Formats: sequence, C-alpha cells, structure tokens
Amino acid sequence: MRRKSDLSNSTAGVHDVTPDGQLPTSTTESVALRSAVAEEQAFLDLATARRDRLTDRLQAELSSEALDALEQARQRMLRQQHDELVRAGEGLVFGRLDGLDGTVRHVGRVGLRDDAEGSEPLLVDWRAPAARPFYTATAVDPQGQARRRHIRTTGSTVVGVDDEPLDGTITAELVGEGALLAALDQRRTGHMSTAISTLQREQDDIIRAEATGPLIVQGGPGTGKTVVALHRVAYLLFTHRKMAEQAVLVLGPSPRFLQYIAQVLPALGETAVVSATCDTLLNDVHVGRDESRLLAEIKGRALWQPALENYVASLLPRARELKLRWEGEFYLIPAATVAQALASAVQGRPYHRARAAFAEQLHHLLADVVAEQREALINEMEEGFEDILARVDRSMGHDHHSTRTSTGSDIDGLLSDEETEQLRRRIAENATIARFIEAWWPTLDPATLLGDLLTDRTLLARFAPQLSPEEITAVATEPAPWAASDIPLLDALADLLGEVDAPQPPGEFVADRARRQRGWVYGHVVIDEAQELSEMQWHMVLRRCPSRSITAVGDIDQAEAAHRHASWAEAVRAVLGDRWTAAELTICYRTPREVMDLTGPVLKAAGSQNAPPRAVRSSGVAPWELTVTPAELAGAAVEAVRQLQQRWHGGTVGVIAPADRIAELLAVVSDVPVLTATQSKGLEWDATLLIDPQGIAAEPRGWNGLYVALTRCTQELGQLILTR
Ligand SMILES: Nc1ncnc2c1ncn2[C@@H]1O[C@H](COP(=O)(O)OP(=O)(O)OP(=O)(O)O)[C@@H](O)[C@H]1O
Repeated sequence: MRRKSDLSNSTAGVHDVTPDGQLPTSTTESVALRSAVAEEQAFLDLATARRDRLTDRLQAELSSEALDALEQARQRMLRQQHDELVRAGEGLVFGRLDGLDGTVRHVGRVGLRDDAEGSEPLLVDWRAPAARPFYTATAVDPQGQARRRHIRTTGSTVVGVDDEPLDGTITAELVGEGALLAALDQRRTGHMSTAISTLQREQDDIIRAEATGPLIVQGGPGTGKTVVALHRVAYLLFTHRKMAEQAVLVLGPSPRFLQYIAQVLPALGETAVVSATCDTLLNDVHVGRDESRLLAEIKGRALWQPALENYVASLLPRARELKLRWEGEFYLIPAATVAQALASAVQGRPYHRARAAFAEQLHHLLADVVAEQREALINEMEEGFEDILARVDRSMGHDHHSTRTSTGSDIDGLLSDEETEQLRRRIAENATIARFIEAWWPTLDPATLLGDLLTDRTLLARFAPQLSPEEITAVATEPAPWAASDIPLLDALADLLGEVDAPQPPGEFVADRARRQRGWVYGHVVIDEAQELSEMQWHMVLRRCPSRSITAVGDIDQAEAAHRHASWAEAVRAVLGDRWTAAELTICYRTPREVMDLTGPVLKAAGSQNAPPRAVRSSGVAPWELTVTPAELAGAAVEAVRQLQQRWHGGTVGVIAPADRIAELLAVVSDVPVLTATQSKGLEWDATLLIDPQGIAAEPRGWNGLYVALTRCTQELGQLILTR
C-alpha cells in the first residue's frame, strides 16, 4: 500500500502492483484490483488502437499528394492534431468517472471519438467541461458522480488504480491521493512534467477561471503555481480557439527556469506559446551588465512611464509656417494650417505613426496650394491676355466674347480631381519632400533617446521631477551597456515611437510571428514569479496584452528584487489599480514536512506575517547540518554532493550558496548546478545542499532568499554551516 499524505483522513482504495510487477494475490482486495486493472487495460487498449488509427489517418492526409492543395491553415491544424495524438501516447488514459446514473466516462490527455460519427466520446479531453468533476467533485458536492478512479500506467500497461467513492463515506482533502503521492515521490529529471492526472481542486479552480482580466495567484513555495500557470495556458488555448491565433506569452524569471518548464506545454500539445524573461523580450537588445539594487529600484518605478511620454512629446516638431519647394517654385503652408494638421496627426499616435499621418496631410495641403496657385496664375495671365484681346477686338470692331470657346481645365486654370490626385501622388513620392519632412520630424531610435535622457541631468530633472538630486546623479553616472532595468524603458520608448513602417515577413507558426514583432498583441500573458516584476516591467506586460487577460502567479514572501512590495495590492497599484482578481494556493506539494518545519522562523525573519504553506507529505528523511571551517568548505561540499548523488541515484541534486562563494564552489563541483538563491527560483531537485545559510541570509533580502533556498528539495536537505 502507498503511504498516506499528512492531510488525509481518507481510506480510499489505493491499489498497486508489487515491486516485482505482480499483482498481489489471495485477498478479496486483490481480486477486485485484478478485475479493475484488467478492465482498464482493456479500455486503454481500445483507446490506444483508436488513437493509432487517427494518427495514421492524419499522417496519410498530411503526406498525400493532396497536401499541396490543402490550404495552409488546414495543414497547420491537421499537423497540430497529429502531433498532439503522437505526444499523447504516454498517459493517454488516466481517469474514469462513474456517474450516479450508471454512465462511465474516461478522461485522458486528448479527446477521442469512436469510429461511429456522432457517438459519445470514447475519451474525454482533460480540458473539456465534462472532465471537470474528475478534478473537483467531492463527497459534499459529487457533481452527479458516484466514484472517481485514477488509472496509473507505464507505457501501454495499466499498473494500478486508485478509487475514491464520492458517496460521502470518505472525506478527503486531496483528489486521487495515491496517484498524487506517487507523482510527488518520483525522482526529478531536471525538467518539469505535466500534472494533468493529479491536479487538485484549488488548482483546477484557477486553471479554469475566467480570463477576462488580471488574475493574481498567491502561493507559497511548492504550491503548484507553475503547474497551475502552464496548465491554465493549455486549458485557455483549448477553450478559446481565438487565443491560439494571437498566441500566449509565458514570462519566467530566468532562461534556466524556461528550460526547466520547456517540455510541459509541448507535452500538453500547445505550440502557440512564446516564452521569455523580461530581459529577453526585446529581440535586438541584450542585458550587458549587472546593476546596483539602488538603480534597479529607481529605474523600476512607474514614474518613468509618464516621464518617457513627456520626453517623446517634447520631441514632436512645433507648428510653424512651412516653406516647401515644388518644381522650382516655393509654396507656403501657413502656421495655423500646420498646427491643425499636426494636432490631428498626433492624437494618441506613436511618434513615427503620427509623422506618417502628418506627411499624408502635408501632401494633400501642398497639392491644394500648388493647384490653387496655378489656378490664380493662369487666371492672372488670362486676365492680361483678355485685356489685349479686348483691345484688338475693339480696334477690329469684334465682340471677343462671342468669338472664344473655352472649355476644360487648361483654359480656366482649375485642376480636375484626377489631376489633383496625380499631383498629390507625385508629391508623396518625391524624395525632396520626404527629406524635408525627415529633417523637420526626424526618425528617432529608442536606444539613442534613452542614452541621451539618462546621461543628461537637466533632462532627467525636467522629465522625472520626482527623483531626488542624488538619484539623478546615480542614474546619470551609470556605465554604458544596458542593464535589466533599462529594458522596460527601452520598450516603453519603442512603443511611444512606434515602428517606422517595416512590414514583417509572414511566418508559418503564430509563435514565430509573435516572437519577431515587438508590438505583437498576445491573447493571454502568464507571468511566473510575478512578485519580482518592477512597475515598469508590469507596463511592458500590459503593452503586450491591452485586453489585460493576464495570469500572474507568485509568492510575495519569496520576493528578492530591489523594488519588493509587502503585498500584491502595493505591487500592482501603480499599474493595475484595483482592477484585478486574487486567488490563493495553500498546500505545498514539493517540499516535505520535515523541511517545511524549518521555514517558519526564516519567513518571520524576512518580515512576513504569513505562515508557510502546509506540506502535503513527509519524505521520511530528516534534514541535516554539518559545521565546517572556511578551509574545509570545498572538500565538504564535494563529499556531500557525492553522497547525495549516491542516495538519490537517478534523480537530481542542486547546490545553493551565497553569491560570493559560487566561483569557489564551481571550481570543485562540476556535475550539479551551483546557484545563488535568486537563480534557484522556481527550480527543484530531489536533494538540495545549502552552503552557508547564514551567508545567504546576510545578502540583500537574504531571509527571503534563504526561504527560497530551503524549499527547493523534494526529499532531502543538507546544510553546510560555516564557522565564522
Ligand atoms: N497537482 C499536482 N500533481 C502532481 N504534482 C504536482 C501537483 N502540483 C504541484 N506538483 C509538483 O509540485 C512541485 C512544485 O510545483 P511548482 O513548481 O508548480 O510550485 P511553485 O508554487 O511554482 O513553487 P515555487 O514558488 O517554490 O517555485 C513540482 O514538482 C510539481 O510538479
């Protein structure tokens, strides 16, 4: 029998094969189990055969000669369906719901229909509404279900089933406890895996929540925030097909973290996703240096948004009389007319877009002025000519009006509409006019502009008057390459300036197109470790998702960034106001109780009023400490890593140390990651070796960092304490 969780008072049927792969024999339970496993094996075989047939059919369609004729969108859809079916091989079927009315529904990685058209689905997709009771039905609210069954498989073999009656005989806080604990106990591979078969009620509620506005999910370490965020993406893309056309942006804290989660969404069949960190969102800008916490905090403040808006507005040309040369003649556009055109061109448009709108108006204005002057000139010439004619006529005794026939624009000087349009077009294509506009309203680039602003104290004082003289000096004396806090400022400027008419090449996949275009508007944005975002980084997110369909997950108690806020309300007030919804995750799935017990005092020392989340399980391994001198540290670390690797063979080990010890440790420990507390955010290993915890606590926001570091292991925690 499997170990029970610390939260459970359930006696749900948990059935398993013995370690040698045999079913237990002789008890009544084993007979029932054998029959349940055999039944589910038969269903799995049926579903697998159906999946194989569908995969083959799609493969044939995709590789047939008819492929060329298939329009691109259909091709993409078929390919996606095909890939999703191929990936669904492992864990195809993982659940079953037996309704009070006798209906049986199997839940799986993808939806499958029977061959007969219009028949009930053979397998219900985990994201479909019909699968919901699998995650949320309880004895109190059974949602029409009599029993929930978790089916555990290895490859194409059913190895166990866990049954939960929903008739009130059992009250369990966890859903599918046996399967959940089995998943949590597994050795870690260094890559996050999907959790569709064991999602818990509070997680499912968030995954399926409305996506119409910002949703902020607070959860302590290991409560499944990342799990929820990624499964929510898969759910939303499945449920709102339109979202897939716009793609979803997933923002994580570090490239290492993105690597760690990289396999989850493809495994769930989702490709319309772009993942990035705030530092890598701009394709052509790279962070070139670390920066002080002081500067990171100053430049993360929301004040920069209006400061940059005013800065760019100050660069717009001022209205004045414009003197334009056209075909050897000078023409004047009066200042009042220019002012009017300028005002209508600017209204809410980015700088370069406003220029394009103004240029279009100017072409019209110039064409009109040229046409008017030409008309006036011809009229003048005509009047002079008529005087002469009249004199000649009089001397000859003729009435000149009766002898002249005047038709068409050539005679009265008026240009037809078509001629005026031709003239406008020639003006619009004229290089001299284009040069004139460029000189008066120059093309600007964000990097030069930001460089100019940040190094000029006068400009800083003018546009960011909230900064103190000391803060202005700190900003103005920063060295050259861009730091992380410059990225949101560059992004804000790029947005205020707008593109200079560069058409983007089409791409096959929506994610490729989205990745290439800075101004891409995403259908949804997911932010992990959102507590680390500065106000300016939040602005960066909103720019990419004006609909505010955003899910932000994080733990305010793990915040280490310089701009750390004490609450979510404080963290997002400047950007979201109070227009956001809160949700909470309360159970820790990762870290065993033995380790979580150590975190209370650390959290308190970090200044938090909160309690750590409740651990769902114990690992049975007591955390240990070893005190060493600085001279012994390297050797002790090597030995501790060796022992942990041996104990957790086939799993993973990670080392976390103060920033100033990393280089020394990397010189001796080479085959496991050696990271600072900040770098370890979001990651986990079977065993963690913490080096010099006091050293970590002494770093800026060090107690928060230590809280992060302590909670990275799934099984064992070892600490090397330094004598000082
Ligand atoms: N319902 C679940 N079923 C199986 N495993 C789960 C479930 N929920 C969480 N886990 C596992 O628990 C661990 C922690 O989850 P996750 O990384 O999402 O937590 P987190 O809240 O983002 O943690 P942190 O903030 O500390 O980085 C992971 O190994 C994850 O796979």
